Amino acid sequence: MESCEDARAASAGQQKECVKVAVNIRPLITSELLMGCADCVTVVPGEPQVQIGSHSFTYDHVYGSSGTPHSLIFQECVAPLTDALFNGYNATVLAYGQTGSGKTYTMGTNYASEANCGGIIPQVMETIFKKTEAMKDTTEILLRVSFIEIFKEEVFDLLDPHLHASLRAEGPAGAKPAVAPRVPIQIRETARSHAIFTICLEQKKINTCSSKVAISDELGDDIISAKLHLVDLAGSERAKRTGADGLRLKEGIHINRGLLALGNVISALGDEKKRKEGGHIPYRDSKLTRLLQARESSLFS
Ligand SMILES: Nc1ncnc2c1ncn2[C@@H]1O[C@H](COP(=O)(O)OP(=O)(O)OP(=O)(O)O)[C@@H](O)[C@H]1O
Repeated sequence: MESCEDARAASAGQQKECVKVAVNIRPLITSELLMGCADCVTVVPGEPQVQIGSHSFTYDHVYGSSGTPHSLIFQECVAPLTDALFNGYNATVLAYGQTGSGKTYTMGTNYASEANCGGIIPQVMETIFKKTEAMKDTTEILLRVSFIEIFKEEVFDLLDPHLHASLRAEGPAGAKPAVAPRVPIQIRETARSHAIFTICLEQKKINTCSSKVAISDELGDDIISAKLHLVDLAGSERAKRTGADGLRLKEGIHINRGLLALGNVISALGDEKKRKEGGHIPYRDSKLTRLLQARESSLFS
């Protein structure tokens, strides 16, 4: 998982890195245990470091595999970004990893009920609702969310009930009934897609003083506005390695193109010299990077 924490850095004035990387090691699932799989990654006690054979890798945070518990991911990595959103800072959290590595579980992208509220997205929303409730007497708040899926370089609005109704209504022969049935929105359409959940927060202080003239200069009419993107990327494995063919291979090619473009944009933005010189940032190479750019993520602005 990568989180762009320039927001926290700016508000705390302490941390210089604008990109932080946290690794989340999920436990083996039943099917893996039945196949006799065993853990191959060990966490160095007390360090954000993992070992695979003789290789060591150090990150900003490591969760799971008896190191720091998974439950602290939100608190340590994402809660500061949620706080910063209220101070007007943009941020992006990217969940990146192989298919089945736990991205959807960690992000909570497949949230279906209160029973499954340990994921990042439900926790972010819960925190935002608590904060807005506490501020409601002093601040006008406009909260908007969007949830977009990119599948084979096509963009779908996951919060559009009509899209889901028509997808469900289409039978095997593709015949649509005259009236589309109402169906609950299912958050995740396909396993091999990127999903971007974006929260836009706008705040304006309410002038509660009866002497409006006296206070207007102090408060101004300023609207603080910021965005937080929570991105569940598609599985990162290379199509070559999966042995996929046909449709699956095509999906894999699109996914790899999106992830490659994302990597290239991050590298270009991380190159300070290039950025200062106004060098080319290849946003246009994929829908994923274009959407994140258009949405003014701190990662891409
Ligand atoms: N921290 C965890 N604890 C227990 N089970 C987990 C954990 N993380 C993931 N799992 C389980 O592992 C399996 C794969 O997880 P998940 O679907 O989130 O992977 P993914 O990386 O999103 O895969 P894909 O790329 O196909 O979307 C699921 O059965 C999920 O319930």
